[in-house]
Amino acid sequence: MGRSWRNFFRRSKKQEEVSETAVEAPEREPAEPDEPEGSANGLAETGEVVEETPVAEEPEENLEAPVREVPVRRLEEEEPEVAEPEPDEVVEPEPVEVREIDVAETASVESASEEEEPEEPRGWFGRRRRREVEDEEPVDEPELVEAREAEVLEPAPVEEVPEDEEMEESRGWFGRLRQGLSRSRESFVGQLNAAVAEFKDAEDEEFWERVEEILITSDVGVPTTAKLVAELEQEALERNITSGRVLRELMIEHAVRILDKPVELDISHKPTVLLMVGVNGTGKTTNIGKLVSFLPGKTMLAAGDTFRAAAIEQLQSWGERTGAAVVARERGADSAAVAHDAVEAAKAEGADVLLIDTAGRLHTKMNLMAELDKVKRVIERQLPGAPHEVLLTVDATTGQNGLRQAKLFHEVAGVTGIILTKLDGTAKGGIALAIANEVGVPIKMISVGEQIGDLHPFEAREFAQALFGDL
Ligand SMILES: Nc1nc2c(ncn2[C@@H]2O[C@H](COP(=O)(O)OP(=O)(O)OP(=O)(O)O)[C@@H](O)[C@H]2O)c(=O)[nH]1
Repeated sequence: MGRSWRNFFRRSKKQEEVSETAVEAPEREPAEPDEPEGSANGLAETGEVVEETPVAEEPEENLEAPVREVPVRRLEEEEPEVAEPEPDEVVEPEPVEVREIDVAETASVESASEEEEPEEPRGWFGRRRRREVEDEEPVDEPELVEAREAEVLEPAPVEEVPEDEEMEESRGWFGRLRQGLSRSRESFVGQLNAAVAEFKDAEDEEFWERVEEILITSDVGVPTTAKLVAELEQEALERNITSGRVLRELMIEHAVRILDKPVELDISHKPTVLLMVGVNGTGKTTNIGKLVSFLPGKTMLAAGDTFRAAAIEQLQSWGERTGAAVVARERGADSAAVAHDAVEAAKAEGADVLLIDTAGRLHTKMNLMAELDKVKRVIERQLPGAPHEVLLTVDATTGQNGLRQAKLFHEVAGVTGIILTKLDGTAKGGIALAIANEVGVPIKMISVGEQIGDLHPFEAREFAQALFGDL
């Protein structure tokens, strides 16, 4: 059952022939595990909108910071031939033609897109649905600021991943997944259980209303709840279902339909460039570290989040653990310049995969767009077709706010896959359905803890069963 790392990576024929490297487990013995300085749980447990932290520096200033090499690269003793970026192309900020949009405005942009309704539900549900939408709270501002810095200095301790058969790995993972989703199961699945136990008749309006309420309050969100319940109700009516057991199975099937999207990670290029984006504190750096442990071939990391020195150190620490070379510059350097160095180094060193970290603490949509645009342009110029994937980390504990972040990042950066993190710290597992339905980007990986083995390829059926399994 489930998807393993082995069938998660889409590789070229040549790579498959050559690579018999361990895909299921970290390739090298990890270094001594470090204790994480701050618990993720400080962040995860709040589940609240994070207060905007005062910024120490303007991102624009960072873009103009003089670019210098610093002795943090671990590639070669001798300097690799990394061409300095053209001053006018990389170091200078590009003139931004987009007019200034503040977060409040961004929120209204997003709320406009949220107004795109799914197909109008029919009957009583449609009426109720329209009432709900009218009563809905105004949309919050999207959360672009970072979480508390002090919490994220060190990666999580390393844990061995089972190296055995895929089946065993998959069974082990399913247990972990179920455990990780236990808070979500206990809250909304418990309520759904109680409701389904009373189900007798698909024409019972109160029953559907109850299901709808449970899903909406579990962060599945209004549009996705509307779609799910309307489809379920329709099928239950058509098939004249009167059994709670059959309805449970149907519920899982309909959830799978929403969640099921192509999730393979394309690493068939040489080098493949993966751009990692997301708001700080969502688990971006930690999950880059975990992902490196599973990637076959030679991997390289780029510390493109230059805003905070600790973010660079954190990535270097992951590099040491996994044996991946790290390309970095000093704090405050232009992240596009780091990306430039990294692509050059990856080509020169014959790396198979390059993962580029980015900062996510930009306070306006315009800043975010300008920075990510620039990084992508620099990468594309050096390696046409790259970046090959743009992966966004979304913290599940932030619920609907995470959904808004996903829409915004997709709009500005063309996200190709989502890594949904911290599912273990929340009862908001239903957010996966909202993201899959509303953002239009596949959830490619999920993380249910701080250990390496807590990151796993996403598989719709497995997830739906782990989430609704107690139904
Ligand atoms: N419980 C739990 N914690 C996680 C998970 N993924 C990451 N974390 C923790 O979340 C915290 C923040 O992760 P980071 O990787 O530092 O976040 P970031 O997005 O890179 O943020 P910056 O370092 O500020 O750039 C760390 O303590 C991680 O160990 C998860 O799936 N579950």
